[in-house]
Amino acid sequence: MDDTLHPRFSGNPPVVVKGLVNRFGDFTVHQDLSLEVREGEILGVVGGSGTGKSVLMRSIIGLQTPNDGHISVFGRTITGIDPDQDLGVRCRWGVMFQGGALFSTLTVGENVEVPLRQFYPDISPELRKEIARYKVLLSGLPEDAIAKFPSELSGGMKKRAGLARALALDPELLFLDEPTAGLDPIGAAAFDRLTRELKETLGLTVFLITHDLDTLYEICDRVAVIADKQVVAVGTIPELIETGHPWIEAYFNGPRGRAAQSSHQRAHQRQDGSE
Ligand SMILES: Nc1ncnc2c1ncn2[C@@H]1O[C@H](COP(=O)(O)OP(=O)(O)OP(=O)(O)O)[C@@H](O)[C@H]1O
Repeated sequence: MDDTLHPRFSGNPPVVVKGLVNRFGDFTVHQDLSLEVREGEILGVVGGSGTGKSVLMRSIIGLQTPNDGHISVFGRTITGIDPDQDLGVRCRWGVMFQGGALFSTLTVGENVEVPLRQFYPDISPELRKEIARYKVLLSGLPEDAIAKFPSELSGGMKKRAGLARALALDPELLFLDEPTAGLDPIGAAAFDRLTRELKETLGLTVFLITHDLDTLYEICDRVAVIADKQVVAVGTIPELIETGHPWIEAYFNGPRGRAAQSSHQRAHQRQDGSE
């Protein structure tokens, strides 16, 4: 094993998707889609609206039963398994859904306690509270947010609360569905930095669905592009652009793509200059 690997890593890809098919009625979302997520990477997942990014995530975490194909997570087959069946791997991932998906009648702290109650029912209430408190602070929320209800939080705070809940079980694999959507640019950049820091300090692998070009440039190690019902390319942004795929070309070389790239280059030049 490579001794530069984080102690958590086994050397195997945590997620392997092969030949995935998802249909809703006559509408085919995925046809023979394959993808591997590498240990310790932040994999950005992009594609036009409705290309099936969220359906892919739901398939990987067992919330969507595919019509065909094979998915394994940490070496365990997910496809064809009852969503309630204990696979011993569900506690190894955390999910932040679009919009946070917090329980509105529970405080932030209680929301974070939900997965702890579910997976570790024997933990004492005091310890459960303390773990939840730690995750809320780790997600960059102030102490007083713990006792607040979701309706009392800003959009950015809700996202951080959703992140705290996703981190509740010390996951190895984190799924983030459009984490910076709806945030102002400063809030989005702060969320990106937090994601990168958590990935590095906690040894996470991150599957990150996004439309945010700045996020792709700033924190993603590789990017997977969904188009034509498949992953048409996966690699670093320069590798993707090399493919010449028309959607990739339009996405990264369009006005917003070029602006994100120049801002990324300027930030790195400033960093190099100050070192
Ligand atoms: N439960 C469902 N029943 C019927 N159709 C569905 C269902 N879930 C998703 N779809 C359809 O599957 C397609 C892919 O949806 P999905 O939410 O994965 O897209 P997406 O790439 O995440 O889009 P966006 O970037 O807009 O969030 C869409 O056309 C959507 O309407």
